[in-house]
Amino acid sequence: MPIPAYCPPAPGRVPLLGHGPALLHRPLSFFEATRTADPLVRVGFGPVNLFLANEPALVHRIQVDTDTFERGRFFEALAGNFGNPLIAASGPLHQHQRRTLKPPFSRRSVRTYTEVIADETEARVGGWQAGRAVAADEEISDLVAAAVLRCLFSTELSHATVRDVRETMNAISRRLLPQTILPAALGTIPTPGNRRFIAAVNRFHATVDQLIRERRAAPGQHHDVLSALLDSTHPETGAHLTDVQIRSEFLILLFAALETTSTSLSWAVFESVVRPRVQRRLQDEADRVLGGGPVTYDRLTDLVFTRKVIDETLRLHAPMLSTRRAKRAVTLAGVVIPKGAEVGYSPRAVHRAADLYEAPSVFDPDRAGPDDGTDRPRGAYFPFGTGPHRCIGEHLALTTMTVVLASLAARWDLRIAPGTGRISEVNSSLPHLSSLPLLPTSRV
Ligand code: HEM
Repeated sequence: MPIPAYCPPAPGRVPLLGHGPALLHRPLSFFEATRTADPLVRVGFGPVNLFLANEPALVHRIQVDTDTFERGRFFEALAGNFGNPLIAASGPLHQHQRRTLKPPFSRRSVRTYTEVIADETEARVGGWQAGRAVAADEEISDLVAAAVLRCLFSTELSHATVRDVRETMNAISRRLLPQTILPAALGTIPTPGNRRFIAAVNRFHATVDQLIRERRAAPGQHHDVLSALLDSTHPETGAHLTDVQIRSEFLILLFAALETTSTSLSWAVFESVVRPRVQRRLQDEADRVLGGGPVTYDRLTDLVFTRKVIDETLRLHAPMLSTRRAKRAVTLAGVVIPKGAEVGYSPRAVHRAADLYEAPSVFDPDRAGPDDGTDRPRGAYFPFGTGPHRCIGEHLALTTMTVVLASLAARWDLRIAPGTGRISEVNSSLPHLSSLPLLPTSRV
């Protein structure tokens, strides 16, 4: 019988506190440093002992092998914020809900959303004034939220409510990593921060409850997520979902959609704006493909360079951590992982690995992309995950990002607003920009 291999600790461990201080104080560099030459490293923080996979083949297996791995602590912490929706479950409950939700995310549905996304983009960026600085990250977040609410929930909310909704989502996201590490009771202590947070979540629930009530009262002819949820039944009881259950599914979908899409889009804009040559190529492509018209679904495939900018953005700016839990004892790279142990991988670390990518920290939209036939192994690039939990909103996200980026390129010449201080990368489960003040100059 082979002797089980030793699993070395990740760099940055200190006596007694383990990796906690590194994780809390410098998570970005911590996660990047976890990708050592070892296929698997151990990370210990608070009560959690996490086995982190470095080898792409292991990263891939953890995502696809649902007989061995289920949703773990990280996702449970997230789902707990939303009342544990079915889509966040594991096994048959998850599969049932995924099937229920599939139609409004299909390519056919996304085709019909393209006009809505182009419309919301125009409503926002068409209102910018030449020579007047805009907080582009906020504008992008608002327009993504408005577009997603219209596409998936056929809902048009006021600007103020849309902003409230997405700010609450941001607050949940900011709390996610500490929440996973620290005892849950800390979140209920009535500090001003916790009180503000709870009030925002309650406001948010009230908004969604109102939407559900209105739709029940006047169902109409919608083929959106809200209709799919109202028609769906619980896989175990066969009963229709209650309003509270629908709210829970609604909220997690909105969360999954907003923060990811708007953060990635802000990065894509930033990366192109600070590289005039990249911006110029985006503009040339937008001029050639769109010819002064709006972005339509059929034109998306011709926006080849725009898509390369997006693919490269998703490589460079990936989430810090994704985890699962071992349902049974399993051996990975010779290491025996006990049943119940947390297992994970850092998309950020893998996407920036020097043995997988040349000059990995450089933003290079011309590097070989996922479909360009490289010899990169499976599990080296997975911006939307893979396996049964692969992002259900992938096509919608890519469509939204392409429409917005191309529309911006067609209309505006952008640069960082003069006088802006340092723009930095902020720690979060999905790291984001500290700000994005841009100065637009008209191109049309
Ligand atoms: C750039 C934007 C996006 C990125 C980078 C992204 C990334 C991901 C990733 C990596 C996963 C897999 C997580 C795992 O394996 O643990 C995932 C799952 C998921 N995403 Fe996205 N996502 C994006 C946009 C969206 C949008 C627009 C929606 C729409 C609601 C969405 C809904 C979901 C849902 C529901 C899941 C869970 C799927 C399941 O477990 O079956 N995402 N996403």
